[in-house]
Parts: sequence; C-alpha cells; structure tokens
Amino acid sequence: MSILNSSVSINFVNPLYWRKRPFNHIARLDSLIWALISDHLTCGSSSSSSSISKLRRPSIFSASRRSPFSSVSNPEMLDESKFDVQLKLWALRIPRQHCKVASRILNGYLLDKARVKPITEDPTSEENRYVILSEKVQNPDLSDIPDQKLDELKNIFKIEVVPHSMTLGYSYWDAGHIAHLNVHDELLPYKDVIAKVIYDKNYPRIRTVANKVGAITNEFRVPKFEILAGEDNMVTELKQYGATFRLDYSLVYWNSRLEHEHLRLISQFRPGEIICDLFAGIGPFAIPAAQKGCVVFANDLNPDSIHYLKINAKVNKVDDSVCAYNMDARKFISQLMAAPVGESNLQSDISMLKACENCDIQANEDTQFGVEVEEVPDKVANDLEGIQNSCRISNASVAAVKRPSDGCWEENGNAESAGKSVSGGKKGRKNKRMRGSELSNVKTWEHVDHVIMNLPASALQFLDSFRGLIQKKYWKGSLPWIHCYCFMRANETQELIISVSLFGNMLNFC
Ligand SMILES: C[S@@+](CC[C@H](N)C(=O)[O-])C[C@H]1O[C@@H](n2cnc3c(N)ncnc32)[C@H](O)[C@@H]1O
Repeated sequence: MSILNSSVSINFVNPLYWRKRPFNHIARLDSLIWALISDHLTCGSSSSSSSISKLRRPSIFSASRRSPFSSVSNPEMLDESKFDVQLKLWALRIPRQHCKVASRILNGYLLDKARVKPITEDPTSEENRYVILSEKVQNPDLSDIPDQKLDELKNIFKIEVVPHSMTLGYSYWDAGHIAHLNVHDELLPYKDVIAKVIYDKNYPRIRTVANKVGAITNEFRVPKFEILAGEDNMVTELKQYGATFRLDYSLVYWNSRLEHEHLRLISQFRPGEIICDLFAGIGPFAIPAAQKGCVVFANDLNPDSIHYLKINAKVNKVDDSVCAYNMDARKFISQLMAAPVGESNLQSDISMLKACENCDIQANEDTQFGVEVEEVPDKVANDLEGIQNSCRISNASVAAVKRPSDGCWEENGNAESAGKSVSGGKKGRKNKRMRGSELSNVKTWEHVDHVIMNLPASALQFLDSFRGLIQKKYWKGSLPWIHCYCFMRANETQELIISVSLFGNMLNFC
C-alpha cells in the first residue's frame, strides 16, 4: 500500500521557535539574575558600568523581543510588566456549596500553580464560585477530562464552563535552588563575582550557581556546567502543567521552554490511546500523557534519563501505565512494533528485558525529596509473549497474555470502547487509568495511536525504522500518527522535508 495510508505529522522547529515562546520560569530566572548582574556591575565600579553598555543581552532577549530593561545600565528602570504571563484558562461555575466535592473529583485537572488558589469568587454572583481548570484542559467541551469525572460532576450539578484569564506577574515568579547561568564571553572575567553576588544575596533559597559551558554536542543533548558557587548539586525538581519532574541538570536533557509544545501535542491525545515516545528524556510527554489515561511506552538511550523517567512516573503516580526502556530508538521501535513470530521474537523479547533491567532504580536511592523509590521486580508472565511484558509493572500480577485476535480491552468487558480505541481512538476507553495487568495486554504490533520523535537534530533519520514494520494481517484500526520533530534551514521548505523524509524512507504499510 502506498505512503498515503501512513499518517505522519512532522513538527517543524524553526530556529526562532524558542524565542517565540512566552517566558518560562527558567528564562525568567535568567532575567532576574541579569538584573542582579547589571545592578552589581553598575554599582560596583565605574569602569564596569561603561562596559555594561557593551554587554550582550541574554539570549532570551532576541531582536524580536524587547528587553525587560528599558535601560540596561539602570536597574531602577526594570519594566516588570515584561515578566507578565497571561493565562487563558477555563473554569467551572459551580454553586459554592459544591466546590469542595468538585475539587476532589477534579483532582489532577485543577489549576496547579504555587501560591494560586484554584477556587475563586464568581464576579457575577455570590452564590457561585469558579473552579479554575489547569492549562492541560484546553477545550471548553472538557474533552481533556475523563468522562467518569464529568459524569460524577453532572450527577451533582449542571456543568457550566466559563473562560477565565489571569496574569502571573513579576512578584509571582520564584526560582528553584539552582541559578543556572549562560555567561557570555564578555562577562567571563566576572563570572566568579557574579556567582558570588547571586549566591550571597539569595542563599539559602539558591544553593548552587552554575554556568553552562560550551555547546551541546553529545548525543544525549546534555549541557556541561561548571559550578561557580555553592554546592555541586544539579538535582532539582520542577513542575510543568501540574506534573512534577525530578532531574539532574548535569546528566539529562531538559528545556523548560518546551512546556507549551509538550502541552500542545498532549492535547491531541485521547484517554486510552497507546503512545510510543522514542526520545522520551525524563518524561515531559510521557508523564502527562499517562496522566491523561494513555498507555505510554517511553524510551531513551541515556540511562540517566530513564532513571529519572521512572522516578517521575512513580512520583506522579502513573508508573502503572508508563513502560520505560533504555535502548537506541531504532531498535526500540523495531522490537516494540514487530509482530511476535516464533523464536526470532524471543530474542528480541529478551533483549528488551535486558534493556529494561539495565536501568532499574536502586532501592531508596532518591530520597532527597522525601519520596522513596523502591525496586519493583519485573513481572513477566511468559518470555515467549509480546514485548510489552518486559515493562516493569508494579502492584500487578500479570494476566496471561492474549492472542492477537483478542480484543485489547476485553478484560473490562469493554470491547466496544476497545474497538473505538483501535479504530482511530476517538474517545478511547472511557478514560480509565490502566492497571498493570491491563497494560500487559497491550499489543503494540496490533495498534499504536501516536509515536513521538523529539530529537530535532536527527529524528528524521530514524523514520526508515518504520519501513515494513506494520503488518496488515495483525494491525487493527487506523495507522499511528508519527510526530517527528526536525530543524528547518532557511533554504528549506516543509514540502521538501516531507518529500525527502517520507519518500526517501519509503514508509509503507505491508
Ligand atoms: C531533544 S531531547 C528530548 C527529550 C524529551 N522528549 C523532552 O522533550 O525533554 C532528545 C532525547 O533523545 C535521546 N536520544 C538521543 N539519541 C538517541 C537514540 N539514538 N535513541 C534513543 N534516544 C536518544 C537523548 O538522550 C535525549 O534525552
């Protein structure tokens, strides 16, 4: 069959992409530090104040964005309004007596911002209040919220959705314990004094001041840092749209500026869908997708990323629906989606198992944030069966794996919703969270809804792994969406990239 049967979406990442994104908290921290640097240098010496006018602005202040500083040599002129972030959200207008129970039901879907209450007064009536929904609820039809929760709400009151906007301003923004700098060449002679000022003025809130050195060249896309002041500890915790992420900046890839892109893509997923993330990092697609009720097979070549991905799955209580793998993406997808055919597949099952075992979390290793992550032994019913059994499944005894002809979700007596899921995943399986035993029945050679390939520098080169992978005799329902990120040079067009990537790789459905 021809390529037309494959559904591939290529997300073009324009080099200016990051600059177009709204400020995020890391960038904002850069700005605050920049203010501090400016302050220190202008106040500290007259010669440095003259050099300040020649200083290059931090990268977030691109030509397309005005600096928050009207005059960089005068910190008094800091334009705080430039730090404003406008949130356009949805809220439920609810009789005030039902707010408490509504908040309980909507747990995980409420606005989750430090120091901001998700319940506020209705400006039009004293009898009601607004329950503000999180950014991940993007549609006023509330299709991002599980049906079961909506049904529960509807049994109590009539749901009324209203738009709600709010501004998080300069005073709102806070920073984690790491001040992460990107000191430009002109400032390098001052780097230690800059770090000392930041550290002294902000300790104990900021306990580590680190500077990024050199360009990122390694395959794991991890920047190198030098510690300029404080303790050598790059482990931190941050939040994105309600999910918590732990990571070691010195070991894994992380870019807070991708938050909106993560959110945009996840808003396309429906509960019950099967997602494969080939370059998952520490899980910014995988964790929220699982929170939405998807089943996620997440892979990354960097063992440290997988270590934190597993921790993050546990911390966010979705470890029963995220399977983590530590392999090269090409091998991962070929093994994940290949139909089981006798002995050759046994080999791949075993290698998948090994890949999983290699990155097991050590018992009680990550205790610094007060959560202990325990070793959960792999429970695999039968090595001869599908590779999905190689997931580390907690709190579940794995049910006997069904033959490919069995309905994916029959176990719930919900074959119809299974049918929906596999035939294009309109609404999935009623948003029910996967349990380990159900997860073990997912057959990724029969159906996958979305594949994420977020390694813009080279993801296109992995597209040929799909050639001949999907077998018509096993496959059920529509073909997967392949979300493949790439950079686009000025002299390239979307059409060119699509034609080279797709026809060059001859994606097909055999
Ligand atoms: C640009 S990062 C994206 C990570 C994550 N999706 C995110 O948004 O934060 C790309 C990831 O691909 C991983 N990676 C690089 N080469 C890989 C390969 N051949 N197979 C699997 N993962 C790979 C890196 O370790 C890195 O975590």
